[in-house]
Amino acid sequence: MSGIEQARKTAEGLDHSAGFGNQHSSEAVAGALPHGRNSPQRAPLGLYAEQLSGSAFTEPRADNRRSWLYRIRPSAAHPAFTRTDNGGLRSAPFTETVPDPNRLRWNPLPDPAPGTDFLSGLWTLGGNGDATQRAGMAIHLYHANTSMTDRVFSDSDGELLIVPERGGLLLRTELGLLRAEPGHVALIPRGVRFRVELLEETARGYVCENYGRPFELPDLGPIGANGLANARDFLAPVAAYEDREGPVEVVNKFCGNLWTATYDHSPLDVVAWHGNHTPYVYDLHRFNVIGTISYDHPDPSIFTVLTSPSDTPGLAGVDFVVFAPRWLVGEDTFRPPYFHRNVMSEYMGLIDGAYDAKADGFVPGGGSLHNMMSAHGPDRETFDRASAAELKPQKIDDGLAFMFETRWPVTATAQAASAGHLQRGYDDVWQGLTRAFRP
Ligand SMILES: O=C(O)Cc1cc(O)ccc1O
Ligand SMILES: [Fe+2]
Repeated sequence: MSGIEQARKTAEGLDHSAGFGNQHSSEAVAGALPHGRNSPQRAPLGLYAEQLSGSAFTEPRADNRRSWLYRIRPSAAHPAFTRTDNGGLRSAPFTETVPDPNRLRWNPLPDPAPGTDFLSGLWTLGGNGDATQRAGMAIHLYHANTSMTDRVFSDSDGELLIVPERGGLLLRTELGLLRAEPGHVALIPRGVRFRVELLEETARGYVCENYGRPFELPDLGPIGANGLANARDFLAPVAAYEDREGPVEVVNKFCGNLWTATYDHSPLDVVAWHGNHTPYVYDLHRFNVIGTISYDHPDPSIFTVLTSPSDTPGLAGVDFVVFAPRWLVGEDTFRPPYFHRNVMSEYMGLIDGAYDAKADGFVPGGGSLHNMMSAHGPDRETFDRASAAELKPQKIDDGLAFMFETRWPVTATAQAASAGHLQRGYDDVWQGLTRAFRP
């Protein structure tokens, strides 16, 4: 059996623990999880107890995040980390280029060199904020053709929202295994170590690195108690551990740089855990899409899957928004996204098919950046078609697009601003929208 077949087999029928933000608990060996206390004098089965905090100890209960891990060796027993090459990874503050008000669009990343894994395949497009201030976000793409073997990664700078576009991923995390296929999203919390194995020959996708407050479900307001992304559809892993001796490289992203250390064992050795600082996966097809049943095009905030609030209510550090299959029924309505200028900055990617604001040029694996106040909306072809369309109920089910929408402008990295796959002439899609004014 090939490595890939083996990985797929392992991925099938993965156990999980459902719910968003709740206290999960799991043990891979009966009796490994202490009862009645977190830190008994001697942890069960000769394990070491360790708390992993994702929030300050003193944050309000609703925001407090931590997990207790019961592991074969304490994380503290490790050699020194040394600097290693950052590859295509860049971090905030982004100062390589001047923030650009132009509308930008990219084709997919070129094919990676042989032997590129998820970590070495990460390529930063841009972002905002400051990783050391725990504010802002970065947009990365990845393109990999090899599983990570004998190495794991953790990000001290933020949580990682992984959006696969091509090729399934098996995520082996300290808290257990998750499978993320195109159309799913996976979240690795700040500081959690993980390894990415490919379920196909290649894997491609997007990553939002969120330096700010962890993603949470948006409030539903008048929508009521249910709708959008439902908490029960988020799946955390169950405990699964590696009891493995031998050299394992542990790579840590810390304040923008990669650091490496070689351990003499796998740090994915957590036999039991409980808590709410957990990885999770969510199938975007489960999103309960709400839209108009009368007229007008609602603002896309109604498609928010996850939000990272900033210090100003309603003003997200970053929102993750999905444009999922849905019915359009609006009467006397221009149905695709309207022309607009937005104080928020919008990075969009495409997981599958097409997007209803763009006739062509916005392709799976590619992306567009419409920075703060830049004018955008339907391209000419879409405008012409939608202005003339007969307004029957219409199912949009030929694509899956998403947006990382952030309160701060996105500055591109030098590699993104000069990339061969940056589309020259994107402005032209709005050419030919000539005057039709007839006073
Ligand atoms: O620019 C975009 O395509 C994203 C978007 C979609 C929409 O339905 C309304 C506003 C908006 O910014
Ligand atoms: Fe927009």
